[in-house]
Amino acid sequence: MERLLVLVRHGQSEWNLKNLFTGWKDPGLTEKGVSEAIEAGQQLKDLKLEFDIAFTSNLSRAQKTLDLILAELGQTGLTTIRDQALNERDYGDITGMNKDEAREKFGEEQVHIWRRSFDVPPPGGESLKMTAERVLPYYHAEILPRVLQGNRTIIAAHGNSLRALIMELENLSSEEILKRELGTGAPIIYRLDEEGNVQSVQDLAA
Ligand SMILES: O=C(O)[C@H](O)COP(=O)(O)O
Repeated sequence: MERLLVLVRHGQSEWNLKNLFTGWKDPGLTEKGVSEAIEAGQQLKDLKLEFDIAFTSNLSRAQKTLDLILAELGQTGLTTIRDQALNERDYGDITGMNKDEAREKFGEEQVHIWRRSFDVPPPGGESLKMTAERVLPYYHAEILPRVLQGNRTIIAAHGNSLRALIMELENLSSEEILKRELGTGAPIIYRLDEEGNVQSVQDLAA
């Protein structure tokens, strides 16, 4: 039985392009983001992958990325479950702020801590740890059981919600995961064993 799990970060968004902290705000994809999503779909098609179910967040950049991928695969209309548990980390009070201006205002080190420490949240927002505390229970309750039943699964989500998942899947320490940057629109293909452990991983960005 195939136990396939594909993760993909959304293509470039309008706010990625403007270098703004995005979090739970809902900007659309740029033209480049649309092409990245289409290319991700083509890559999966070249590998002859097909899916039985899809998961995405409540945010349109991830939903649109998924739609474009499914269209490339000829799988428009695939059963898709949307849940805010898969949303990007909430950036709290710095949402909408330019990342360079934030560095000028709060200092390079502080901004780096907010973006890449494991358990220090930005003011009013979520740390990666807090993000993991909502992503992982959802993964174990809703996603993993379906993968283990043989449903070939794709998740289109966000840099930090996927980081939380990858940390668990690849058994990475909190230091290791923070160094892991996820390319926009770059699928990562996992095959799991019957207990949900990763048997193989193929990162199409690598
Ligand atoms: O929400 C955002 O601004 C980005 O999608 C991810 O931000 P990061 O690169 O600071 O983790």
